[in-house]
Amino acid sequence: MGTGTGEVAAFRNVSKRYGRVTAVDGLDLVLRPGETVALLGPNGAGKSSSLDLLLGLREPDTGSVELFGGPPRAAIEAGRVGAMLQSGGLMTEVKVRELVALACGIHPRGHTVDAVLAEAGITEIADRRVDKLSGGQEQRVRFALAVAGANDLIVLDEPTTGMDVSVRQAFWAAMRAQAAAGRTVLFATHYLEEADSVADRVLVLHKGRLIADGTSAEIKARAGARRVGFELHPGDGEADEALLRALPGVAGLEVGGRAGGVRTVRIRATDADACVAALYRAGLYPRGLEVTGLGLEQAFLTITEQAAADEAAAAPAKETVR
Ligand SMILES: Nc1ncnc2c1ncn2[C@@H]1O[C@H](COP(=O)(O)OP(=O)(O)OP(=O)(O)O)[C@@H](O)[C@H]1O
Repeated sequence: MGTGTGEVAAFRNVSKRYGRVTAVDGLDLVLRPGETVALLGPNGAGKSSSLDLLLGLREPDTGSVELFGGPPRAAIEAGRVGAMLQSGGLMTEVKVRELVALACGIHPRGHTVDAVLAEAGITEIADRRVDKLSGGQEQRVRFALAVAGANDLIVLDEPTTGMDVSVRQAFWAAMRAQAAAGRTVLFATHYLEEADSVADRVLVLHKGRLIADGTSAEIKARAGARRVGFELHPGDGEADEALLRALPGVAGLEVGGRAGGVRTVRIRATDADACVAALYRAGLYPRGLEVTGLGLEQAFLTITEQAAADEAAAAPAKETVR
């Protein structure tokens, strides 16, 4: 069901401003069939705005957004897109089954109601009224609505907020099954471990710009950062926090204390080799030295901090231009 070009979605130099705020800034991005894509970014990075643009809920100021080679609205009317957004109340005074039946019915290739109820794990609450559900149950109903249409693209904005651990796992298993069936799943999240374990592609937005795009492993590698951990025992050299922080390549520092005056040091280093060499040069004797790769969360922090620092460095130049 592709478009010939194999493009599910495409942003071409898309920008969106709200007054003085640039929510999306020159976004170029193509999504392909069968990809599971996580959209990450700090608060206000432009994740929800990008999803709104993708779904045709907002128009870009510049550039264009396409779904399946045409305008978003056409793809949505053709029933090719399922979405689970953060906001928007569910219909009240209807039962769960009725709402799911409605969603299955409006899609040309919709699944059967019982299959969707089972997949979303809401068979047991099918006869409950939608406005009498807990937050997590409501999320599962939203999920059911997003998968009811057997859509080619599923868009989810922070889908697992409010779900407990078992529901969350069932949710992601269902999403993986969707992707295995050739559908594209795009989800925005603040849970980096979800992105790490579920997504085969990770996008990082910062102030509306795409600052990283790759597999989780690539993003960790590109962040270039590693964790340097060691202990300093009394007599191992004089090292206060200021000295440690001033070592080359240090992006983050945690110093803890243990009995007997032993200090535990954890450094997030953009250049672990330079950092370790400088430790010895400073006359320190780090014990139990460990250099390990970062998790996605630490990598995410490193690249968003770098982007913020680059921006701060560029800002004075911008001022003088104006
Ligand atoms: N309707 C709006 N009017 C004015 N500004 C808006 C509007 N919607 C979003 N913004 C601004 O655009 C920027 C991007 O917001 P957006 O909601 O897309 O970010 P986000 O990455 O989804 O954030 P969060 O993680 O907090 O949900 C923010 O600075 C936000 O304040």
